[in-house]
Amino acid sequence: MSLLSRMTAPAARHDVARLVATLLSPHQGAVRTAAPAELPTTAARSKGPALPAGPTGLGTSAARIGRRGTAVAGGGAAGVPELYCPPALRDDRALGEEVNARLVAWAEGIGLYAGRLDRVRAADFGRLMMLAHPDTDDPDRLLAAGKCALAEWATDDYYCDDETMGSAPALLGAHLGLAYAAVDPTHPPLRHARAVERAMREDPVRVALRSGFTHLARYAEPDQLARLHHEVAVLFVGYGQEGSWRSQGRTPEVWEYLAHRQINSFLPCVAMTDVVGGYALPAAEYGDPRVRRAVTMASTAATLVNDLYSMAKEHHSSGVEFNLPGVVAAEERCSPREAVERSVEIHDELVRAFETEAAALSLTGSPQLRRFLAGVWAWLGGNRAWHAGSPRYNG
Ligand SMILES: CC(C)=CCC/C(C)=C(\C)COP(=O)(O)OP(=O)(O)O
Repeated sequence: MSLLSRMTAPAARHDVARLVATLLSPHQGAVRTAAPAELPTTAARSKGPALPAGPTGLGTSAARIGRRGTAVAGGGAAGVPELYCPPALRDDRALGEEVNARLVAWAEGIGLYAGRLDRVRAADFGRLMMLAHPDTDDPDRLLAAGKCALAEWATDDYYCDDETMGSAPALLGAHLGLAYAAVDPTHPPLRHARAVERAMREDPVRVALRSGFTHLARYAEPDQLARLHHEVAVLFVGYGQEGSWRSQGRTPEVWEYLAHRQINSFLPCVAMTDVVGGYALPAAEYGDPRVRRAVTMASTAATLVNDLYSMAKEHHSSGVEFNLPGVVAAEERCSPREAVERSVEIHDELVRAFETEAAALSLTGSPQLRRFLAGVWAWLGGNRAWHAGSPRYNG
């Protein structure tokens, strides 16, 4: 069979034609100001294969989107203007509380954030998982994802940017190297195995990373796990980059900071969307450069939401803090208010680009890709809603 005869183009359908017409037509009047709750082209369609809204099969009906709770808008912390971002798809407070209680109990059990657990409890990372992953209401899957996220946050706090937790620029590289070994186990010759094991157990961040990823591995296929290892390695490169600026006392340019926020980002969390949802996006689609472009734009935007909402907290911190408005203000010599407005524009541009490109990709990709991109859109909504309400940023 020739290569040409094996290549199959998807048959043109009405929805493809509609999308092409939408993309080609100039915006009629103003650009839409409120982001839709569901990513265009991924909502249930009247024709074509239906996209399951959650795990399918016997006993899984409880895990469908919208079964419990209601959609929630982001709300707004003082000083953060309206963002182009979908609303959270559900707000199941009881589920969030359950996941948060289990997460804090886990952290306590392994000695993570010892003496500061009240702040961890109040930040309510369980609620973040509940809001960001509306296509499951299995508390254990949400807990596994929450452990990984909290462990990644702890890596940042303990090693990178919180001197009161022991961070020191000179130690950063050594710490991150061992932290990565806690995620993707190192395999030393036998005579060194005990020393490695001791090192993995003696530091709460390493214990947390190892425990979190071991838990997640129950739900992830090997290629999904390899994908997450890659995203964590990239995250740690970003931590190192920030450490370098900090030790040099240098403020990056805006373009450089944005490239940084793509890697020092929520991507390791966003990339778990299918694992948490109970399906597997094929590796070839996750790695497709068009998918990667869309997903990284979304995760950068989600991370800029963090920059905007954490400004007040960072303003009161004693150390050097980086965020987009600060970098914009330094480069453009503008007021803090103007820098915030400019940062919002950058955020919104990324979200709109994701919306358009993901909608197009959804039409030609697999059902799993369609569901994954819809999940990323939902993640954006949950992330913004959490930042708008968490005492971590609104205290
Ligand atoms: C959960 C996860 C993958 C985190 C990685 C990146 C990270 C620590 C953030 C996006 C948060 O940034 P920041 O250091 O500014 O954190 P806070 O504002 O202190 O929450």
